[in-house]
Amino acid sequence: PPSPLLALCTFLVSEKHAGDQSLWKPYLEILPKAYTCPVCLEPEVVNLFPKPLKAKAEEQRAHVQGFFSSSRDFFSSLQPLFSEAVESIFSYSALLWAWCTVNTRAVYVKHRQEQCFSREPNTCALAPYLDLLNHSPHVQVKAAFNEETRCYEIRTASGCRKHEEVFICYGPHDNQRLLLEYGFVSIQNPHACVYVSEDILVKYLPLTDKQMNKKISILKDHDFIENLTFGWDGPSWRLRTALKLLCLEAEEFTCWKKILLGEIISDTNEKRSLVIAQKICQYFIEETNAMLRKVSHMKDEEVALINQLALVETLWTEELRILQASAEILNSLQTAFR
Ligand SMILES: C[S@@+](CC[C@H](N)C(=O)[O-])C[C@H]1O[C@@H](n2cnc3c(N)ncnc32)[C@H](O)[C@@H]1O
Repeated sequence: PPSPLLALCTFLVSEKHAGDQSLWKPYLEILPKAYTCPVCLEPEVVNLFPKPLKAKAEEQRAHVQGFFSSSRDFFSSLQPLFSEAVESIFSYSALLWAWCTVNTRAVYVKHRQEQCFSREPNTCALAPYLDLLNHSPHVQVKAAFNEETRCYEIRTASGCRKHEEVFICYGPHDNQRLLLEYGFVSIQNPHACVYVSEDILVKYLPLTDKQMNKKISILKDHDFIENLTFGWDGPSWRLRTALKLLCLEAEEFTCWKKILLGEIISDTNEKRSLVIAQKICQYFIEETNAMLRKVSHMKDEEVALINQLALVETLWTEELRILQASAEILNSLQTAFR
């Protein structure tokens, strides 16, 4: 049997195909004709993404392609319902549109398992009208299906002035996640951050450190090698902790547990880790400026891609602002040690 997601996508494609005959025509007409999720962007634009996002965007593309290939037999089984060939109705572009519609608009509703579906979680529902609400990271809402009223209810804890747009919050997502899942970037997003990968983490540490491999495996064992970030308020606690551990002198090495518990080992360790954080931050600022120059150049050359490139440009511009804020914070933290 089809998965609940495949059933929903099939419903969208076949109702869209029905055109004027569809009961859902008014809803289908207000849906976007195209999407800006990474799976819909040109590969040369995805190539300009920050590395972690690029990897996730490629995973997303492979996932949707796999979803299409594995659904073909099911689409063929629907042939008796259509006069035209199902291959032309349930094409890759039609399924991609439906997948993006569900991914960017569906709400979470727990349904019971249905015999007619496979055992994948049945938690997506499309809610016309509700799905017109845009995201703001600055509002607080409570949203859920109320079993008593049989209504999906959204209650806001933030005020909204008369005639102003009402926003909801899709979650405390950073900009890379918003772009991956919803195809947009939020300006001055308090949850936005710049990710530091393992190779950059060790880039400015001495190659001569004999304990480096051991330190890296400690970080890995204690789940401190991922989600290391710079944010609006400087390097995250996780990033600072990982750097303090990597900066331990040979004679301090036995103190690594204390570092993971948030203790200060020595002024030298604090100072060294801040210097490395500043170097990493400067490296990112240079890389980000280089990417912004590249995107700007491509905007002149590839006029047809201007909207896609503008999206990437906004992402890098926000990352640059975060890094500049982090660099200032690191400067003031370092002066405390001078
Ligand atoms: C649930 S729909 C919201 C309604 C949407 N504007 C529409 O009717 O197409 C989610 C989509 O709206 C857009 N969106 C939501 N919040 C946004 C924001 N703050 N800035 C830009 N686009 C936003 C994104 O394209 C996202 O995938």
